[in-house]
Amino acid sequence: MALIYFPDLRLNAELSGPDRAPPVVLLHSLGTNLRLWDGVVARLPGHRILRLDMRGHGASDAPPAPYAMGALIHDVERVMAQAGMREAVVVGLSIGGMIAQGLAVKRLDLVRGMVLSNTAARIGIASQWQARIEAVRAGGLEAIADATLERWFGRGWRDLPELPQMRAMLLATPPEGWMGAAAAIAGTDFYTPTAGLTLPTLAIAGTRDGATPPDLVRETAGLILGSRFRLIRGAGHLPMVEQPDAYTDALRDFLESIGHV
Ligand SMILES: O=C(O)CCC(=O)CC(=O)O
Repeated sequence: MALIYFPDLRLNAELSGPDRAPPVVLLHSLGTNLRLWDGVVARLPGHRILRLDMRGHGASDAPPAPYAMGALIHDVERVMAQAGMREAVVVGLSIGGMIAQGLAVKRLDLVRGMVLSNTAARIGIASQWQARIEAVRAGGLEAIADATLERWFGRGWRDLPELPQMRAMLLATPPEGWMGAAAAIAGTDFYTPTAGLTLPTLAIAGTRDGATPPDLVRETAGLILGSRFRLIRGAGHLPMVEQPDAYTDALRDFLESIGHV
C-alpha cells in the first residue's frame, strides 16, 4: 500500500508482516507521522501491521483546517476496509488514541482490543488548543516547537538523542494539518462513550510526559472495565521512540495475554 485515493483526499498507508498474521493498526500523534512506529514494526515481525499518516500529516493530503474527530475516525475505517482488515488491535498514540476510542465506539467489529498510549478521553482545554492554533497560524510549527518538545520529553529534553529527529518530524508537518488535527482534539470529549466500552484495553503512560501525564492516562483507563495500565519509567510522550524495547515488550505482553498472536 502507498497512497490510497479516496474521492475527497489521498491517505498514505503502509502494510507489513505476513498476510494472515493477527492484525495490528498503529495510529500516530499530532505533529508526527507513521515513521514514528519504525522501531515497533521492526520488533513485531509476526503481526500484520497497518499504519497510516493521519490527514494533514506525513505523505497524506492536508485539506484545510479544521478537521472533525469523526473524519479522522472515518479515515481509519476506510483505510482498514482497503486493507481488508477487521478485529485488529488498534494502538493509538495521543490523538491516535482518541481515534482508537472513537473507532471502538463506532465499529467494534474492527477493534478486537485497544492500546491507549499517552492519551485520554479528553486532552487539554479548548482555549489552550485555540491559542496554539493561533500561534501556528501566525508563525508556523517553529512557533510552538520548543514548548511542544519540552512537553513531549520533560526536563533535559534538549539533550535527548532523539531530539533532532523528532524536531524535524514536527517541523515537517504541514501547518494546516497540525491546526486541523489540533482542532479535532479541542472538540473531543469521549468520557461518556469511552466509559461504555468493554474490550481488552492496555493503557500506557510515560513518567516524563507533560502532554498527557500518567494521572490523565490512568483516569481514562479507569473508565474501561478490566483495562490494564502500564507506566514506562523515564519515557515521555513518545515512548515508542524513546524506549522502543520497553514499549514493544508492553505491547507484546498485551497481545499475548489476549491471544492475538
Ligand atoms: O503537542 C503537544 O504538546 C500535545 C499533543 C497532544 O497532546 C496530542 C498529540 O500528541 O496527539
